[in-house]
Amino acid sequence: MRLGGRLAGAIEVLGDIETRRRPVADCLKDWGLAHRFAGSGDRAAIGNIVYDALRMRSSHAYMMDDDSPTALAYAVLLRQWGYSPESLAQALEGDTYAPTPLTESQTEAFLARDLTQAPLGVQGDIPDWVVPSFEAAFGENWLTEAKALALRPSLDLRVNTLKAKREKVLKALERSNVKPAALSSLGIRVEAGEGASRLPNVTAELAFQKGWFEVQDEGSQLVSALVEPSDNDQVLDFCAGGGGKTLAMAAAMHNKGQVHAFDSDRKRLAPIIERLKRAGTHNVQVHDNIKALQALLGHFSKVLVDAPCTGTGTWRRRPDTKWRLTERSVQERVEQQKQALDEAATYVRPGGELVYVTCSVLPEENDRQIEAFLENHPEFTAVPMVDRWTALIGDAAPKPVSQNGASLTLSPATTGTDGFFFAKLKRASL
Ligand SMILES: C[S@@+](CC[C@H](N)C(=O)[O-])C[C@H]1O[C@@H](n2cnc3c(N)ncnc32)[C@H](O)[C@@H]1O
Repeated sequence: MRLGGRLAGAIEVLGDIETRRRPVADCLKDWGLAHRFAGSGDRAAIGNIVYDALRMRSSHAYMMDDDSPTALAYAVLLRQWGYSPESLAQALEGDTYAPTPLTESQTEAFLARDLTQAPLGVQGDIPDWVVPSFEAAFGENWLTEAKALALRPSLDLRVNTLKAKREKVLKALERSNVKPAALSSLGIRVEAGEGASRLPNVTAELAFQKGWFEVQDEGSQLVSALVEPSDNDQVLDFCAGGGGKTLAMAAAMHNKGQVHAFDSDRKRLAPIIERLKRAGTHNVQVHDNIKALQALLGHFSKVLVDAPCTGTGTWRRRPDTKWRLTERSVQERVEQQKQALDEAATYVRPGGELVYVTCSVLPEENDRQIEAFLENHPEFTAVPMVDRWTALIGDAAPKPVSQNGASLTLSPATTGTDGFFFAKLKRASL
């Protein structure tokens, strides 16, 4: 396919996302099934246009004075892929599959408009009503933080030290443009490409089948490391989901001690079994029944609550969720988090630690949540994490944002990772 066909495909998918309000991945898959002649390069290019359009939907719409799928897709090529109106017109000339050309008013708007004159939410590509939360989280840097959440993310891998060293995995993936990650000692990074370029399909590699690595954002690797699970620990991963952090902690414990993985949603937990097998993990017990787990109340030296959240820290990867977020859904998540924290706290033994993590950057889900918890649970106190960060990750590493010296907020702008919140609370000894 030439550029015109790809652009038309992306416009079709963007229209589908808008009208049927379905996840991006599902719409792209449907498009692929209905257009089997499209090659893998075409699908990747269409996916890139769609994701780029959604990441910057608000500023694209402002610059084109039009928020239609056609205007958004054109804006991607003009603002992100390096085309000018002239070079774009040339590239599309004679292409019978190209969409309707840019209108005069779209071209005029694009050439005349100045984004610095737009409302700040539009400049940062976040919903207006979220701006106060970003200001509360990041102070005067909030706009830089918001903009960084609208860029393409890297592809990050975590080396499974139960099976391989980082050097060995780097070698096995040589042709995929891999490099050691900057902060996680187990991390490997493939930088985000530009334009139509594709990220490598690393899960098709033999090294992946052999369990040498997992796909895991560097931020997720770092928060797992900050739990500091040791070989003697009894750890409970109370919101284990598909087991990303369970696997990281189990490997950090050298297959010793014990990790108990629980999730209230059986379906989310299901993939963990296969992943544990591939990773060669022997120190994990999986629970899908809270009744059985209740025999272990007050038993654990470390309890991790990787809480359900709005996922604002992952907006680079799931940009459609940015525009679907509502004040009500934030409130719902806050309630679920409170419930999970209260329940999980009962499993921490005296002198043990409760770790709270979200992949959101909103203070309502983070520092505010922890403040409310500490008020209701005087037996817990916050552990100062800023110095632990420096001790574990290194002096030279960029520092995450910390409102109070205790909690940490990782983000694309500061740590070059997805957005994550981390707080550690110690339960008083008897
Ligand atoms: C952010 S996800 C976990 C991701 C996972 N830890 C990982 O690293 O891949 C949050 C999980 O919390 C679970 N959850 C929500 N409320 C819960 C509760 N009260 N008790 C246990 N799990 C809960 C959800 O089913 C969801 O799988």
